Amino acid sequence: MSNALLDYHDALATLLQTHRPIDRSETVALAQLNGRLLASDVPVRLDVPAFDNSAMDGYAIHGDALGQWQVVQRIAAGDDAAGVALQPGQAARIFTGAPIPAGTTSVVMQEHVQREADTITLAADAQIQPGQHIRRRGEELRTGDTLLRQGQRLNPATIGLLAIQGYAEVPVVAQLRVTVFSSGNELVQPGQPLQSGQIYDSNRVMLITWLRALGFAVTDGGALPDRLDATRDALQQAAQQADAILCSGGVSVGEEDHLKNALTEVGTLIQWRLFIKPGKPFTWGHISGPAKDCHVFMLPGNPVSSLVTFQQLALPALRRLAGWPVDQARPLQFKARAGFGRSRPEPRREFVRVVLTQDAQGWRATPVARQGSNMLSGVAQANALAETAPGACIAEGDWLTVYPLFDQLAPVH
Ligand SMILES: Nc1nc2c(c(=O)[nH]1)N[C@H]1C(S)=C(S)[C@@H](COP(=O)(O)OP(=O)(O)OC[C@H]3O[C@@H](n4cnc5c(N)ncnc54)[C@H](O)[C@@H]3O)O[C@H]1N2
Ligand code: MOO
Repeated sequence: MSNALLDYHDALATLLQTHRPIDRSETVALAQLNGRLLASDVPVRLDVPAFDNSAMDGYAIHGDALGQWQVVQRIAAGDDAAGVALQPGQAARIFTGAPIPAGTTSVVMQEHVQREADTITLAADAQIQPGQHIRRRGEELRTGDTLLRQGQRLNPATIGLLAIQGYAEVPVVAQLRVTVFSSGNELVQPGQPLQSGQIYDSNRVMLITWLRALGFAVTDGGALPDRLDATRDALQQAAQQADAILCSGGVSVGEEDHLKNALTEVGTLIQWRLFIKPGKPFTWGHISGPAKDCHVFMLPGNPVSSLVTFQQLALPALRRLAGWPVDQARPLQFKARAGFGRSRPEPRREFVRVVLTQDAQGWRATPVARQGSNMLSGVAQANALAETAPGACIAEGDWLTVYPLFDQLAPVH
């Protein structure tokens, strides 16, 4: 373990590099696929279009230069045109998506012809490009090509594409199993009476609801007491089932802070403390089992410290474990102008809770009033974190990197 306070960007790079996708897949039905990651390549198994068909409502004609045709057939979408063949001078009434009969040279839109009885005549101002308005078999997708690649995150469009190919289910990366603990003798669950010195546990429900919204399979591990033996046993037991453990509190330097020692006894502590504000005591490591490693992320107990280190550090690592490519697993970020100045520099890299607003100059980041790492009410007013470099003075209008809060509430898998 290193005792040096790591910079945020070094920590993030290490987390992204050292957390590799789990090697478990499951087959999931079409309607439940949103946000899931494909576990293998999916081939094109039907040409698209599967047959030549009309792109317009109008007439399939034989003989583009004729100017007049006899309508001998009517073919709607869903009809079978296999037995139909147009002779020169003949036409078939046809509709968008309907199969093109043999002998067709072009399709003419119905707006471009006059029809009298069974004769159609091309309008004087209309022209025909040979082969127009025919969607050819296989022009979009060809059987045997790759439809979607392993690792692709599915969205409504790609789920629609799977349906086009008739897939009712596909193999995807299994949901990551995360067990969430809070810790501290002072914690009481909302709904229970508070005794003197106690507070309500906010971190656990915050992290559980967030993880569930992102598509992780979450187990509520409960609140750990401030006791080394109980903490150690709980971590060890959770590690048998879970791919990752996320806990908050008890990672600072006080003698009631047992989480690090518990991890050291049952696993490996990789890093303790980062040079960031808030969230300095952020810790990670792992517990090795016979079949798999369980990755452990320990967030500082102050609610805002927990929230910031979850979004900026633990979540990117969890997304890597869930199969996301490195570049997608990073927190979403862009540039905004500082809507504030700072002449007394903060030594640590800071994630200031801000409101992002848009004006004629673009995005502007203005800090919310309550910046304490214990003050979740400040976050309730904010929609982003603005990063300030260690020791930097800031002038109004400077460019800052900002990270939207809860940026990717779309499921992870
Ligand atoms: N002597 C020092 N003291 C502290 C340092 C330090 O470097 N030297 N670091 C401070 C910083 S920075 C932070 S952040 C906190 C983090 O401490 P822990 O992770 O050990 O967290 P706790 O001591 O257990 O709790 C801190 C604070 O948060 C409250 N808390 C904890 N869990 C929850 C929860 N689930 N829901 C709501 N609130 C929670 C807890 O009651 C404390 O008030 O350490 C500083 N101290
Ligand atoms: O790192 Mo602590 O989160 O400054 O309060």
